Amino acid sequence: MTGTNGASKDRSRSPKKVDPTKLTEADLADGFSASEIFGSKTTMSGYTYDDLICLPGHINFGVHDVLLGSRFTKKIALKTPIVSSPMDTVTESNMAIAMALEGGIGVIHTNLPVETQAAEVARVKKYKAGFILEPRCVPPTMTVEELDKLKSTVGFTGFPVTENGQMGAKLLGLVTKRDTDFVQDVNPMTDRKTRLSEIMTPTANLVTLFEGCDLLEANDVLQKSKKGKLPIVTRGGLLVALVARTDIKKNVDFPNATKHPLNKELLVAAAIGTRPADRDRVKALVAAGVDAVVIDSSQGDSVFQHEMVKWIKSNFPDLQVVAGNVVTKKQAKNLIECGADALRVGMGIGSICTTQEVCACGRAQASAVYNVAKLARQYGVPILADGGISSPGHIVKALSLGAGAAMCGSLLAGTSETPGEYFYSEDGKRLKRYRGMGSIDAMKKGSDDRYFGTAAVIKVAQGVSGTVQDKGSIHKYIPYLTQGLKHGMQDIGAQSVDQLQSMLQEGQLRFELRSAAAQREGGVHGLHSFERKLFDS
Ligand SMILES: NC(=O)C1=CN([C@@H]2O[C@H](COP(=O)(O)OP(=O)(O)OC[C@H]3O[C@@H](n4cnc5c(N)ncnc54)[C@H](O)[C@@H]3O)[C@@H](O)[C@H]2O)C=CC1
Ligand SMILES: O=c1[nH]c(=O)c2[nH+]cn([C@@H]3O[C@H](COP(=O)(O)O)[C@@H](O)[C@H]3O)c2[nH]1
Ligand SMILES: [K+]
Repeated sequence: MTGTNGASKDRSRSPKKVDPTKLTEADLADGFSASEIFGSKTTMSGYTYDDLICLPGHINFGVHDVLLGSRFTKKIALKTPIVSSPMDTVTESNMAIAMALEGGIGVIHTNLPVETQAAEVARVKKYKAGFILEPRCVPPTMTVEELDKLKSTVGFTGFPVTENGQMGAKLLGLVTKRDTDFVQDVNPMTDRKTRLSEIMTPTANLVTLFEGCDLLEANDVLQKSKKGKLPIVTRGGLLVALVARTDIKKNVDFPNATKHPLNKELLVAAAIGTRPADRDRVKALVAAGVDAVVIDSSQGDSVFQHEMVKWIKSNFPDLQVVAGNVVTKKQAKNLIECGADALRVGMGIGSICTTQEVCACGRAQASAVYNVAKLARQYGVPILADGGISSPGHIVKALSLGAGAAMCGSLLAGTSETPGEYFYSEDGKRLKRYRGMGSIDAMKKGSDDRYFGTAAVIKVAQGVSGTVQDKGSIHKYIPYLTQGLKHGMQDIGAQSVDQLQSMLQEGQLRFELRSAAAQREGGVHGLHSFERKLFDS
C-alpha cells in the first residue's frame, strides 16, 4: 500500500473484463514445458526427479487402458518398461527369468567367470514356463533323516531320486511327502535311518513323459493321473525336467512376457566390460543365446568403449548393444555414432553410488535423462534411465523426460528372485545384501582385475555395501510398480508411453519445479506416526 490512509488504487483489481469463452491455449497454459525448464540459460542448475512435479492433464480413458509398451533397445520392445541392473546382488538367471516373464528384462551382471555368466544366460533361454529345469535331486543312499533336513532348508517336499543324486542322471524314482510319511516313527532312532531307495516310488511305477512334450500335455497327464509331480525323461531314462502341479496353477499366464516372437524363448541381456578378454566373453554369451549386451562402465565415452561397440557391431551385427553410462549429449553422440543400439544414462546418482563424491563427476538425473534422450531420439536410439529410482513416481518422471525404460537396482533388490540369502536384523527385519559394483566388497569378489589387475595399488571405492528389506516376489512387486505407473500416466492424460513422449516433444507435458517446502508438502507430513503399506493384492 502507498499513499495515506491506505487509500491508494489497487491496480491488480482493474475492472477490465475478460470473456472466458475467448481464452486461448496460451492463456490456459500452466507450468512449464521440459524444454523451458531444462533449456533455461539462467538457472545453471541440474535437476532431479524430486525437484520436479508433473501437472495433471485431461483423463478420457480408464487406468486399465494405459499401455506401457516401450523400447529397451532399437530392436527389443518391452511391455513393462523396467530393467533390472547388472549388479551381483540384483540380477542372475532367476531374476532375469522373473523380469522377462513380467514384461521387463534383466541384465546378468559380469562379476562372474565367463562360463558361469554364459550358463546363467543359457538358463534363461532354456526356461519353459511350468518346467523346472534344475530340480533338486537326491541319491538313493540318502536317509529319511537327511531328507528331513534338506526339506526344512529348501521349502519343498518332493524330490526325484537319481543314480548319483544329480540332475541329468538316470531317474530311479520319486520321493514325496506321502512316501516319507509312511515311515513310522515307532523307533525314530532306526526308522529315520531308512534309505530312500527303500521307500521311494520306483520309476517303473511312476507316470513320466518323454522330453519334447509341451506344457498342455504335461498338464493333461497330471490332471488325469491325479499326481502332483511329473518327471520328464529322455528315451534312455535320464531326467531332463520336472513339472509340478502347483507351478502349473501359478504359472497360468504371463501375457506381457518379453519373448522371441518365433521360438518363444525369454529375452535376456548380460553385462560386459571393455578389456580385450571381454571379447571372448561376448563370444561365449552369444553362443549361450544372449539377446543384448550392456557395456558396464561409469564413464562410457572412452576409446575402449568406442572400440568395443564397433567390434561387436562388425562381428555380431544382430546383437543389440547398450552402451554407457553417459550423462551429456556429446558422450551420447559419440557412442551412438559407434553403433550403440541404446544408451544407459546416469552417473553417480544410484542409491549405493559415491562417484560424485569421490570423482566430482556426474549429473543430476532428470537433467541427464532429458538432455540425452532428446539427442538420442533424433537418431532413433532409446535410452535407459539408470539409477536413483525409488518409487513408481520416479519411473513416471523418467518416462516423461524421454526414457525408454527405467533401470533399477535398489528398487528391485531384496526381492526373492535376487541372488543371496535373507537374514534377520537385530530388530527382527528380514533383509538381503545390496551393494554397489564399485564397492570394495564387489571389487574384491570379481572386478578386481578390471581395476587392479596390473599396476594399481590402492582400491578406491565408488560405491557402498549395505542391506535392503525383503520385498517379496518380483511377481507381486512389478505388478505394483506398473499399476502405480499406469495411475500416473492416467493423471497426466497419456494413454501410452508413445503419447507421453509426443506430449513431451510438443510441450504439452507440463512440469513445475518444487521448492524445498513443496517437496515436504508432497510427502507425508504432520502425523504423529504412520504405517506405510505399499500395496494390497
Ligand atoms: N552409473 C554409475 O554412476 C557408476 C557405476 N559404477 C558401476 O561400477 C562398476 C565399475 O564401473 P567402472 O569403474 O566405471 O568400470 P570400468 O571397467 O569402466 O573402469 C574401471 C577402470 O578401468 C579402466 N578401463 C576400462 N576399460 C579399459 C580397457 N579396455 N583398457 C584399459 N583400461 C580400461 C577405466 O578407465 C577405469 O579406470 C560397473 O558395474 C558400473 O556400472 C561405478 C561407478 C559409477
Ligand atoms: O557410483 C556407483 N558406484 C557403484 O558401486 C555402483 N554400482 C552400480 N552403480 C550404478 O547404480 C545403479 C543402481 O542404482 P539404484 O540403486 O539407485 O537403482 C546401477 O544400475 C549402476 O548404474 C553404481 N554406481
Ligand atoms: K549417489
